[in-house]
Amino acid sequence: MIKAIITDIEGTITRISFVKDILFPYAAQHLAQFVEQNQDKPEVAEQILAVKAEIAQPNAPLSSVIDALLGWIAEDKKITPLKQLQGLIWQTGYQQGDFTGHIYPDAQQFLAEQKADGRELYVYSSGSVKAQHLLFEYSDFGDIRPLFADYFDTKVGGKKEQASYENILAQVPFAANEVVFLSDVLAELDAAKAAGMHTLQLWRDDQARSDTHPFIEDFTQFNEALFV
Ligand SMILES: CSCCC(=O)C(=O)COP(=O)(O)O
Ligand SMILES: [Mg+2]
Repeated sequence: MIKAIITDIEGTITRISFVKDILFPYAAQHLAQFVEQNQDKPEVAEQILAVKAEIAQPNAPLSSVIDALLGWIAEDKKITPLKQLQGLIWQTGYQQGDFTGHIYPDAQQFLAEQKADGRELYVYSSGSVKAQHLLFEYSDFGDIRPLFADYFDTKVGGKKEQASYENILAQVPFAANEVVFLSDVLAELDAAKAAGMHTLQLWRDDQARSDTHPFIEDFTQFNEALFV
């Protein structure tokens, strides 16, 4: 029996183009100035150090750090210091009303219904927990943060690694077979399945598809019978 749902964001409950065409360009446009102006703030200084470690250049100048970050945005790399900085940068955009967090209407309705039915909802995204909070606080449906019991990002590990799902299971009061993980990305679903979770793929856009996991095209097709 499914008692908890862990959902991915991009491609699952949020349109990919919102992330790729709005959030990522906004971060790229504001990154250099943000890092330069905030480099001494602890939450930014920590990420600068992490970038230098990632590029194995402990004495890299700030310009090299910024170049590395911009390159990672262009390649959609899910590297933790980049994802942490993006969350900090997007805060201004959300607060100024430059954009709102896209949530598919069927996803919003599904999540609200599942919560009302007593299932616990969690989020696991490559976007930082800060970025997740912002997207849900400033969502198209208003502040939907109360739907979720907890949020996980790449601090528990990469989304294509089995150990990350085991780390999440160690932090929630549910057994693996009581949990379903929702994602559009096969490698993430494979990793969650290897950790013992149920899985469900969303076929919304043109991601790689396979019938190795149950799948739906949107949440109006959700049915518990998918998992027996
Ligand atoms: C939390 S909104 C920003 C999403 C993001 O930065 C990202 O990389 C999306 O990854 P996901 O794991 O949600 O597919
Ligand atoms: Mg996704």
